[in-house]
Amino acid sequence: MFMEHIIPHDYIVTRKDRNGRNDHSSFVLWFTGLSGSGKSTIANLVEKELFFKGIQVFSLDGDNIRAGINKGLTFSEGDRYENLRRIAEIAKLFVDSGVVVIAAFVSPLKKDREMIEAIVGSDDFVEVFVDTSLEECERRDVKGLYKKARAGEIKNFTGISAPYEAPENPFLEIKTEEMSVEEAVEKVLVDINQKLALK
Ligand SMILES: Nc1ncnc2c1ncn2[C@@H]1O[C@H](COP(=O)(O)OS(=O)(=O)O)[C@@H](OP(=O)(O)O)[C@H]1O
Ligand SMILES: Nc1ncnc2c1ncn2[C@@H]1O[C@H](COP(=O)(O)OP(=O)(O)O)[C@@H](O)[C@H]1O
Repeated sequence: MFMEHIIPHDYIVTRKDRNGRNDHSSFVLWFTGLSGSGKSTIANLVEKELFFKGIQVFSLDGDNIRAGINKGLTFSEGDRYENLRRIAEIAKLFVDSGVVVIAAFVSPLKKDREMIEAIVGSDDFVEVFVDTSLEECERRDVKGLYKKARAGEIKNFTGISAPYEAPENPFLEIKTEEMSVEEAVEKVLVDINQKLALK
């Protein structure tokens, strides 16, 4: 209803022009997995490698999203949906601007990841499942959050008191209990190489 008087126009400078100038294509590399699974660790190193290869790349994560545009959103199912919907819209803008986006979010529900894919577009949504068991994430307890969740101090904590639905058919699955950080980063870089080629 609110959109009825918003008429889209054709851009003169297109995404194809931008990708051509950068000499690589753009897409969203979306990391999903439990808290402590290794999303940020792998994502940050992948970003570093791509950046120093001359790729236009930018990371979206909890630090620059939940502390900023999504300040105030909780971890209820509805707020997680809204968190991820906004992130997907932002990611799409970056992709249209020619930038490879690296997104690292728990994104626990299949339906929410399908919503992200629908916003970003299937061709541009490259899903990486950081597959680490709950036992291992809890053993790592990088931020001490599992301890608090077990003690009932954090509500709706993914894996403890809120669900995590594993992707059934991700582009890439990284089992961090079976490979080192360096091996995981290398695997991502090798597997996305063909996605970087100009279409
Ligand atoms: N209830 C609850 N459940 C899960 N995670 C929680 C929760 N409360 C705080 N945190 C911290 O917030 C980070 C997850 O935020 P996300 O934006 O990625 O979550 S979501 O995609 O909207 O589900 C997550 O960060 P990572 O550890 O980097 O995954 C946690 O540190
Ligand atoms: N193979 C691996 N890949 C990624 N992280 C690993 C691996 N092995 C151990 N870790 C450790 O697991 C922790 C993951 O934390 P983090 O990257 O913050 O997870 P997340 O962003 O998913 O919450 C880090 O302390 C990291 O060093």
